[in-house]
Amino acid sequence: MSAPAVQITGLVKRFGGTTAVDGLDLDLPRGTLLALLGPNGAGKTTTVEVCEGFLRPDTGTVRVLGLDPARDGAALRPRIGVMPQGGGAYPGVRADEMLGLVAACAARPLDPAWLLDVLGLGPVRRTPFKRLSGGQQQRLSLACALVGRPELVFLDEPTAGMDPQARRLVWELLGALRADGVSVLLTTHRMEEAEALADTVVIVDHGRVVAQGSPHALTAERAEAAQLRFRARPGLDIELLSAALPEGYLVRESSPGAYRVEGLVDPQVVSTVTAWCAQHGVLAEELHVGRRDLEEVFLELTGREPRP
Ligand SMILES: Nc1ncnc2c1ncn2[C@@H]1O[C@H](COP(=O)(O)OP(=O)(O)OP(=O)(O)O)[C@@H](O)[C@H]1O
Repeated sequence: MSAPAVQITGLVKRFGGTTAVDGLDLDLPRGTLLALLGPNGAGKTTTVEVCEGFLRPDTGTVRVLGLDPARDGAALRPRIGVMPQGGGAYPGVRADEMLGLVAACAARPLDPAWLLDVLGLGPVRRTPFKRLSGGQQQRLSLACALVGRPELVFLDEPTAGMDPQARRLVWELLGALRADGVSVLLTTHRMEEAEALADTVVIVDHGRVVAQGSPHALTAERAEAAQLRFRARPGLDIELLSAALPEGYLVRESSPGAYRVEGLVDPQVVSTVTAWCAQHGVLAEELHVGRRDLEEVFLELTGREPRP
């Protein structure tokens, strides 16, 4: 059997006094898509850059397509695609020239014109890089990562800054790649992206893996921890609502107008919440009792405090 697309064991990477990656283990089976999630500064980009061969591990073992990226870069480069965070190019180069240059380095490239069209960049193919919008630059950077028909692609926040239409295009393309047997390791801050695309989600914090599994398995764990969620006008007095519930229950406004009741959901709790809303003239919309979503699992594991 061929080696996993990526296999990381005990990876440690320090920058001076900062330990960016602190004993991380990860396996990406061939032909699957793995989403690396984590708060800012968790060590995602550092991990990806070690896999790409841009950084050397302090300790630990990293194998990419069975090879050591620090030693076997020349053999690996034609087989992997890389989309770094923020992309980058010569500012004056036109979109089609840039993709053409990258394609010229590959043995069996995809047709660059076709790829530009698939990514919705046909109309701006003659536009210089610096005049493309941020989302268009991102898409061009993705095209560059894919044009050489890589076996494995590393995508660092591939849809950051893209509008919903472009994001859907990219999701479709990534789904098609995966169906074609390409292995994908992506980092993202978008939980819905991970839920929609990933076979495996790995959540890292402080350079270590804190949870991993399929999106379904991660959200189904502790199934007894079903949640009551509803939407209503923003700024409800959640302390008052929490006080109406039995001790230990807590209501949070996770984003303006989106409320979550934390604590075991039973019929009495649902009734208390809806009665409280009725008493206060609040229309509770989209009332939902069900599994926690990936964002809630992520916040439970990594905390709710913003990172520097
Ligand atoms: N070249 C570097 N020199 C010094 N410190 C660095 C360097 N690169 C990363 N770090 C530090 O290592 C830690 C991990 O950074 P990394 O970029 O890997 O995190 P991340 O999970 O990708 O974050 P984000 O979600 O913000 O992109 C951070 O504390 C960061 O400041």
